[in-house]
Amino acid sequence: MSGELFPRERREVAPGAVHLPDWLSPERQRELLAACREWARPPAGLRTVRTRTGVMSVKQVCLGWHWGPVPRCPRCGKAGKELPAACPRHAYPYAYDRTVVDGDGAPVKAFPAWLGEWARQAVADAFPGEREPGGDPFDIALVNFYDAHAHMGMHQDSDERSPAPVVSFSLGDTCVFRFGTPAGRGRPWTDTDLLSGDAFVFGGPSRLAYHGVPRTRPGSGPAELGLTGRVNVTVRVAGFD
Ligand SMILES: O=C(O)CCC(=O)C(=O)O
Ligand SMILES: [Fe+2]
Repeated sequence: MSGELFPRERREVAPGAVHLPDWLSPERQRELLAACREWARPPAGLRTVRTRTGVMSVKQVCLGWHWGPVPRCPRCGKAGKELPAACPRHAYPYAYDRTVVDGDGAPVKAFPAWLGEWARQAVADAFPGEREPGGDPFDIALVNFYDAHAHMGMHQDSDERSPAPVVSFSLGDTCVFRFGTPAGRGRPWTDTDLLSGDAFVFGGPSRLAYHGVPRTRPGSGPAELGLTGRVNVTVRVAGFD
């Protein structure tokens, strides 16, 4: 970005958590945004996510596997609204499915191979000199749309079974990305501004670190991208059988 007082450089924010500023070229940003706009269309398009505690201010669409609150415990079959108290052993409040169980019920949209390839390249750039881990390829993306008032509370990305890193791509308005530790949602944490085109990779000892987006900076995105608000795409490996 022009007007920076100091150049933004690759930074390891926590062990295994790396910020890669300007990782997506303007062309890739346009390409990803155009794809997000297509993915947002129904069926299996953009939806409001109802959590156990309320409604998320961020609107979301999923690719590959659909993430959302479980209507029933996958093991004991108890209804979601009774969870977790009714089923302390089996209660996962959220899980992945192949259909939009908390929306229009349509099959989840396909995860595109090119997005997995971008994520693989970002991991290689985040950890230069390290041998590329084997294992399953990237197969999930959660696409989040933030308007000027949207935010995301501190949480872990813990519904995947693979230990592979999560890769996040940001478009549009800058946000404050809060990155903590796996120990709990409180301090210590580091706040990083994520700008349009930035990637952020978290794996290894930070794979289950709590993180969130306390706020965006409305109107701060690059005018030429033509996006009002912010879009974030997190790319993940499911690791399901
Ligand atoms: O919007 C972001 O930068 C973070 C998104 C996130 O944490 C998630 O989708 O789980
Ligand atoms: Fe997350």
